[in-house]
Amino acid sequence: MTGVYGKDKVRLLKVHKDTKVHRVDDMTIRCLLSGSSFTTSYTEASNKAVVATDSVKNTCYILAKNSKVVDTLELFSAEIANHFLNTYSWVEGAHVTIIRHRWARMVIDGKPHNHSFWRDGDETRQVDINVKRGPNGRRTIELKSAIKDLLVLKTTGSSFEDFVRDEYTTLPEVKDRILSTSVDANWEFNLAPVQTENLLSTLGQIPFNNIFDSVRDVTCKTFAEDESASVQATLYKMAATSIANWKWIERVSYALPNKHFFPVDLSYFRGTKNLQEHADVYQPLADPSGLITATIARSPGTSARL
Ligand SMILES: O=c1[nH]c(=O)c2[nH]c(=O)[nH]c2[nH]1
Repeated sequence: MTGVYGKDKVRLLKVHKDTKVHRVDDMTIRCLLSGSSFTTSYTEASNKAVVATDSVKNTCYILAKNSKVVDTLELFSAEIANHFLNTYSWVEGAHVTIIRHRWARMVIDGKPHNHSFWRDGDETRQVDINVKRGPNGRRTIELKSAIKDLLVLKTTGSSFEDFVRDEYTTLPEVKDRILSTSVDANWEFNLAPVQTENLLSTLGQIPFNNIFDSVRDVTCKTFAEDESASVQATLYKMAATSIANWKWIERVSYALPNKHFFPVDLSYFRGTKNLQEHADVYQPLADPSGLITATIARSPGTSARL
């Protein structure tokens, strides 16, 4: 059998008080452990090897108290995972997921406030790390960063034409439509096994926060500026740009629901024109949405392994 266990939905707010301009990291952590020693906890009701999930939760808080890297989710998740491998010789793998919730600084009387924040959207930043014991005391690391639920809309600069027309088709060709999606994107890093004691300094060579900001910017800029022929074509441009921009990124995936806004046919009312180029009153459709997904990988031989 195989099993993993640990704590899920550990809520943690770290306040950085090093200056009077406070910063916050508000997160939800999942931390799961694996290893063959845990088998007997399932098969023989023996808890001898079990690190209590309560202790897993406590560890997240203690590490957050002392960590220097809480504000870089990729490093903090690596620190948590590596801690369990360093502390318990029978833990073979640690899998940590961190979701960071948004708090934007309040602007009061035109000035950024030192210690007050507001929730400026449901979008989250996430990381998913899998750290295992590798050869010669090294750690093998699978690391993925993500943006989730970034809701965007543009009112022109999007068409959808020249698709299959047959007896099932009712959708008109459209030169100008609304485009809206809730962006889920993730990008995977290419990491060689690292020495456990150098884990954070080695990973620290990658500018994870800059990469996150850049992928988010590229996503928004491409969405806004592309004369979109389809969600598919715009998605590809987003992914290809970030792969070109950052040598450490091995693969980028997007899942883009096509949130439909259809012009309302108002012709029944005094012949009111509201279709095609006359459209300015739309009905947002809650469901269904299209769903366009793709994973774009770096061309072989162009990768930069850390
Ligand atoms: O960008 C789009 N891609 C599609 O595949 C599709 N299908 C559809 O009905 N509308 C759209 N829009």
